[in-house]
Amino acid sequence: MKVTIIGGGGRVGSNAAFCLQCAGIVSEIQILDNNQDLADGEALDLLHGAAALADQRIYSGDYARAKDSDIFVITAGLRRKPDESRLDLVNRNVGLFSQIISDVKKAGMKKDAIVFVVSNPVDILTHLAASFLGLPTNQVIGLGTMLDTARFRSLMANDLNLAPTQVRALILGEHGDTMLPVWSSATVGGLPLTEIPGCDANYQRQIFERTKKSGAEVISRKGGAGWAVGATIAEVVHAIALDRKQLLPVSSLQDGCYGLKNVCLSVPTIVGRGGAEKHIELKLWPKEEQALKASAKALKEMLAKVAGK
Ligand SMILES: NC(=O)C1=CN([C@@H]2O[C@H](COP(=O)(O)OP(=O)(O)OC[C@H]3O[C@@H](n4cnc5c(N)ncnc54)[C@H](O)[C@@H]3O)[C@@H](O)[C@H]2O)C=CC1
Ligand SMILES: CC(=O)C(=O)O
Repeated sequence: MKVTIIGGGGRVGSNAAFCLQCAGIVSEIQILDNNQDLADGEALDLLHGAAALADQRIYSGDYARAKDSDIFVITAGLRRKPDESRLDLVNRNVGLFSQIISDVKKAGMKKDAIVFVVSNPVDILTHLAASFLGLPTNQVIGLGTMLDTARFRSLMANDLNLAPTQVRALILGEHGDTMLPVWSSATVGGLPLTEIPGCDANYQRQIFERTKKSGAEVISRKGGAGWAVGATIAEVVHAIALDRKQLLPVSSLQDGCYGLKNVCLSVPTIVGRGGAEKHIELKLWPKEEQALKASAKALKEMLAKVAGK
């Protein structure tokens, strides 16, 4: 299983590479970045750890060497300038991203390759990749609300003194302002999470707000997310590599689940070797379903603005 990380010289891409290396599941990791020194440096640093970690091939490369990849992880992206609007950043990232997917397509891809988008705005860029690449829609996935879900579960476990891996609760919708928490199916060790002492309505409101602001909190403290996003990228890559059929909140093009179409966002999705293999219409509370539809509407409005620019 060969994974190419485009933007792998940056924080998110290199942290993802390290998580893939620590797990030792994929056999080959290629770091591709338009900053060649950075790509070479990160690949070399990772390679130096190979003897202590896992028997994998790790190197920096280019699009020509990427064409036999099983998974393309795209983490290349720009950060917002101080005086720049969100939409202007979206448009600059759309330009950069369009060039990358066009280079991937031009170099050639395996028929069953998976394109996995992490760069922001992740749902918009996943839509762009799904529209442009002409692959079956299951083969294009976005990180979606994977990181938000991981933050939500970990922060709750920390507050309530529970095991993070046993706290199961999803964030769905947009990776952005309109994301929503799913309390209706939240559990710990198979029991309803909302019945745990301390997890009352007031706490639920507060922890969701903290989760939603976590990206900004990490940016203000250390410049941007790295380790947790790297861990969630690895979780998705491993679900594909091991054909795990894991239910994950990845983003992908919707084809009717909850009545949603022509938009990429996160709904419960079975992830295996085929990528986003199946959307699952988990029963939601009416207010949760309304929030999911509102999130899709907001994303469609942003897509229309990007297309009209
Ligand atoms: N979806 C999610 O949950 C998250 C997404 N992100 C996004 O990930 C992206 C990367 O963030 P960081 O790694 O912190 O940024 P960074 O600035 O550390 O790394 C970006 C890398 O992309 C490279 N790059 C730029 N243009 C390129 C091109 N055309 N081809 C190949 N490489 C190129 C740069 O040289 C740099 O090494 C951003 O868009 C960020 O918003 C970050 C955290 C979470
Ligand atoms: C940057 C970003 O998308 C996050 O940390 O959530």
